[in-house]
Amino acid sequence: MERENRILIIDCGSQYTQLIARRVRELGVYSEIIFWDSPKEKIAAINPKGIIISGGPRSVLDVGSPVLSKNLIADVPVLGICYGMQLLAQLFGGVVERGEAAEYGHAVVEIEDSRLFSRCGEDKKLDVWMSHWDEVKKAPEGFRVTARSESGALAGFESADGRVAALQFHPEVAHTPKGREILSAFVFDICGCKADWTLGAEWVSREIEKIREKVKGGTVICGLSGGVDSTVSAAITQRAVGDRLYCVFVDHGMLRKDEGQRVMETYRSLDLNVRYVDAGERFLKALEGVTEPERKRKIIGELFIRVFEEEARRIGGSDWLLQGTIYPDVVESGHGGGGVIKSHHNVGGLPKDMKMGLLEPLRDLFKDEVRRVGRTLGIAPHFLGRHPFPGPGLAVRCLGELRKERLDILRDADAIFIEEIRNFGLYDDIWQAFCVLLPVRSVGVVGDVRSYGETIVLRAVSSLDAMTAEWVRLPYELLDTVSRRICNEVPQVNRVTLDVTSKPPATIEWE
Ligand SMILES: Nc1ncnc2c1ncn2[C@@H]1O[C@H](COP(=O)(O)OP(=O)(O)OP(=O)(O)O)[C@@H](O)[C@H]1O
Ligand SMILES: O=c1[nH]c(=O)c2[nH+]cn([C@@H]3O[C@H](COP(=O)(O)O)[C@@H](O)[C@H]3O)c2[nH]1
Ligand SMILES: NC(=O)CC[C@H](N)C(=O)O
Ligand SMILES: [Mg+2]
Repeated sequence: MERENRILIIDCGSQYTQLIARRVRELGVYSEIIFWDSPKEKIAAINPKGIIISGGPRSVLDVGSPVLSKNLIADVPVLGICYGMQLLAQLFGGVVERGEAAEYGHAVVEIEDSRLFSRCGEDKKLDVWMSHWDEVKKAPEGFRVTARSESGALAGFESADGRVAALQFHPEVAHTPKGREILSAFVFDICGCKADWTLGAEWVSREIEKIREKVKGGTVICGLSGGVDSTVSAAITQRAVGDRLYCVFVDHGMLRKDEGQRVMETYRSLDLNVRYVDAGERFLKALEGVTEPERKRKIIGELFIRVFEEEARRIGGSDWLLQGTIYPDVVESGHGGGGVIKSHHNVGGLPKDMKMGLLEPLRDLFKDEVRRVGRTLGIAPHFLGRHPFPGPGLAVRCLGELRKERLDILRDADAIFIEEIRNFGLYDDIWQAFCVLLPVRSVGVVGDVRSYGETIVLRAVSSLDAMTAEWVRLPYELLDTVSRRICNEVPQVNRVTLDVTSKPPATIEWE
């Protein structure tokens, strides 16, 4: 059977699994992630041209750590990375032991001639990035060593025909400068993939056809947030079903300043059929006195669904619910074993007895890919470049009790912060920026008079996929302007502070 032009990534729990998938897709080849313990049939159905086994936090020496059956990788090229390499070593009869010390960060390896390194140039020394403790002490019988670190430790091996290859270091991270060349060699030269994953007009028309076939003559209801994911989902679905798509934009009273109005204007220019539902009072009433973050999220998530259901009834019933679910949502919510950090309202929160079918046209795409589809659909770049905004909105940025007066303070401060970021020309360089209002007051002095005012926190982060984030070193001049303007123009606030925590250990939002 002809294999599909795609790469399967088997996730053994690495922090970088999504990064491997992104790197392969950046080469123009579709890749899909699956957990190591997924049913065999599910893995077989993907029928890929190549498999990459990710790293992972466990040790192959422990009982219960991720394992794979040899059958699964019998007649397809496979690349094991870190834990994946240790697993391959074990599977084919090599020796893995606990190393004396962890090797973490930058390292230099000496490489041998190998198809995997054929695109790396002449230099036999490669800068790479390592993160491991266990070591492969002996490559399996019949395999040859392809890389060693300066200490002599084994850093790569491959089978005689090169179709089973392994690396101790991580080619997927930016700190391995030749990583892209190594992955290209695997994907194109060893697996024989073609670069056909472009998300251009062809992908879009195929997707439109798929939606059409699925929906048939039915009607579709869509929760539109003004964000990138739901807007691109709606735009592509509208091409498929036309005016049988009904969009609902819920104003839950926790939107940013003037957002309701602005979002509706945008949608008019996109020619989408959108109904604005003013549910502010209803949401705030349901949230009265609630301060616990998870309770807030649950209440909001449920009310969202109630509103969608009511709207569906209003149009005489709907056959489909359209959601802007994207790939990271799918991968993260499927992660067995990991504890719940926050309940994201659109993942896993749907009522079990829901009668509508789910339509999720972007569920295979990463955020940057969604933006690319948006461009193909002709959506304006300034819209596609918008910072993400969480469904629960300012509820998770207004700590403590949610009252309209407090939300207004936060709205005003936030609008100033964002306006100044734009004035300084930094909006597109920042992944996400916003203000937080603390449930803490402090003493100040203005015009010789004591004040006892509110505290605003400024938060700006850079990130790739929201899984990890770094705080942005904003210029002092910007911070100074923002702080002055907030205290002058939002009289309830007398203190402005800056959040200088990355994720982990913090998260991006405060609740
Ligand atoms: N105010 C809202 N009204 C209607 N639906 C909403 C609203 N807020 C969120 N949703 C729904 O929840 C989904 C998830 O929100 P999420 O913030 O992850 O995506 P988004 O808003 O489309 O994009 P972005 O990540 O760019 O903000 C949205 O796709 C949308 O269907
Ligand atoms: O649609 C959403 N519904 C939610 O419930 C939600 N919670 C957080 N976020 C956004 O997700 C990214 C990661 O946020 P955290 O680091 O706070 O978990 C950041 O971009 C957050 O803004 C949400 N988006
Ligand atoms: N990053 C990894 O995959 C680490 C693998 C294994 N847990 C080790 O410590 O060696
Ligand atoms: Mg959003």
